[in-house]
Amino acid sequence: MAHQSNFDEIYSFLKEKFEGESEYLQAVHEVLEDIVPISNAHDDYKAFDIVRRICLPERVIYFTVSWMNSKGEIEVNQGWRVQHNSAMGPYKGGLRFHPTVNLSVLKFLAFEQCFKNALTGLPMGGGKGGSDFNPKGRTDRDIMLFCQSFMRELQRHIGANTDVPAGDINVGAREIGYLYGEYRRLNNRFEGVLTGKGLEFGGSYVRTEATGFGLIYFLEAVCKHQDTYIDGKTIAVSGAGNVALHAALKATEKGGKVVTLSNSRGLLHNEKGLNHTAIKWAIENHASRNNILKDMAENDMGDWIDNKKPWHIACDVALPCATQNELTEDDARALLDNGCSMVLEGANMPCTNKAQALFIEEKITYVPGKASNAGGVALSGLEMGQNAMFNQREADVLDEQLYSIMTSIHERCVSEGKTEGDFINYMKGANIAAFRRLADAMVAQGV
Ligand SMILES: NC(=O)C1=CN([C@@H]2O[C@H](COP(=O)(O)OP(=O)(O)OC[C@H]3O[C@@H](n4cnc5c(N)ncnc54)[C@H](O)[C@@H]3O)[C@@H](O)[C@H]2O)C=CC1
Ligand SMILES: O=C(O)CCC(=O)C(=O)O
Repeated sequence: MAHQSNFDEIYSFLKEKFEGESEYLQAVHEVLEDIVPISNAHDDYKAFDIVRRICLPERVIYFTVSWMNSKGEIEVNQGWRVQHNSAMGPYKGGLRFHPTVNLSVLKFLAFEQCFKNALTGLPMGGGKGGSDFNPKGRTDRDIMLFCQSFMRELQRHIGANTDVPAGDINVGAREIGYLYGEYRRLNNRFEGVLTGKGLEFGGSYVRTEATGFGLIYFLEAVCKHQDTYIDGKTIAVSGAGNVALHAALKATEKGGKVVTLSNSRGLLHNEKGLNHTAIKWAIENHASRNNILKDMAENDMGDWIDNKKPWHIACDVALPCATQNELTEDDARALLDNGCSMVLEGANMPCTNKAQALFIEEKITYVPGKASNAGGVALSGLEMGQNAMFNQREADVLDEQLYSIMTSIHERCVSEGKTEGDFINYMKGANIAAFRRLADAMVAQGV
């Protein structure tokens, strides 16, 4: 029986079932608005009740990580893996270690990941996982001990053809190495079960850089579409981690003037624009420093401002690359008042619903993370391909592939996001383009 989707009915059902999961409900709300009309215009999508099914995770795994730290003390953390949808391939998506991690955050990330992965055009389903473990201020040995204990639980739920985790906030090359080592020891298998691995043990060139570089390739595609260039544009970046720093590096290479970086404690501001050498230095050293931005300010690379976000600094382009809901309605207003005309998300859901709505209402370019930060997972997909073939491809070939994937995602968003006049609604375009791919895969495979 065909099932006509009704936004209010589905959203009320989810709200009632998952009360308090605010991030998950926020992410679903944004997508539902765009996909309900598409589903209702398509008999197969209605017949298979795709919209309701696409919002719900196929499986949620919870485990307790009890571990002994290097002082011999027992610590207890919570761990999760949300396996949202596998219609397009193995569950794929990162692991986050942060005290703010909870089920709602991981469910929103897993939901978004399915749409993002669909946009890449590669055969990947979507998932996300992590722990409330806080690695800040921990010794290297404690990080290793925690990663090993976390993997002892996770390993029974993942596999190269089942579920392939990667890094996310606070999970970088070091953590992936420890996690991979434990998986290999326990399973006696050398396989592509994680991506973001070291180059010596199955990792791919360009994976580390891919999210930030991909974001700038998407920006380049937007500029081309609008007959303009990155060269000469003033760019405000938030965050100072993997995504932010690689985006800043590529933006400066393209002639952009990157005037900010930030973290949860404040802002580094350089009116003249950070230079390439300073950003490279930050990339090499950020993992080992307590506050790399303060160190940069002390070395005359800019001014440090306590407890400020970048969004009150005048810029042409804003790239939020830190965390969810970091850019509020007030921040959006400040950006608009200062003449910002492009906002591309490097982080996952960094703009609140109200900030997004304001950008779209004012018809400035706003690109959601599921499109503009898809470069990281796309390169992970290419890493999985290399692992399956037991080979390693050259950096320049992979960089070209990344460029071409980001350009294709841009084209998909434009073709589905055209509105009256010249305005492209990238949010709508990304949601609909991803939904069609995912829904077609689900219909083809039956219930
Ligand atoms: N690493 C990857 O390949 C991908 C990451 N992302 C997303 O990009 C964002 C950043 O991730 P990564 O750079 O990998 O993590 P990271 O751990 O390397 O860096 C995170 C940065 O954000 C800052 N930060 C955290 N909370 C903050 C707050 N409340 N206010 C200001 N700054 C804050 C941290 O100080 C740090 O500089 C996250 O939303 C992540 O989900 C998205 C796609 C792929
Ligand atoms: O590389 C991956 O598998 C996941 C990257 C990620 O976590 C993301 O796209 O948010």
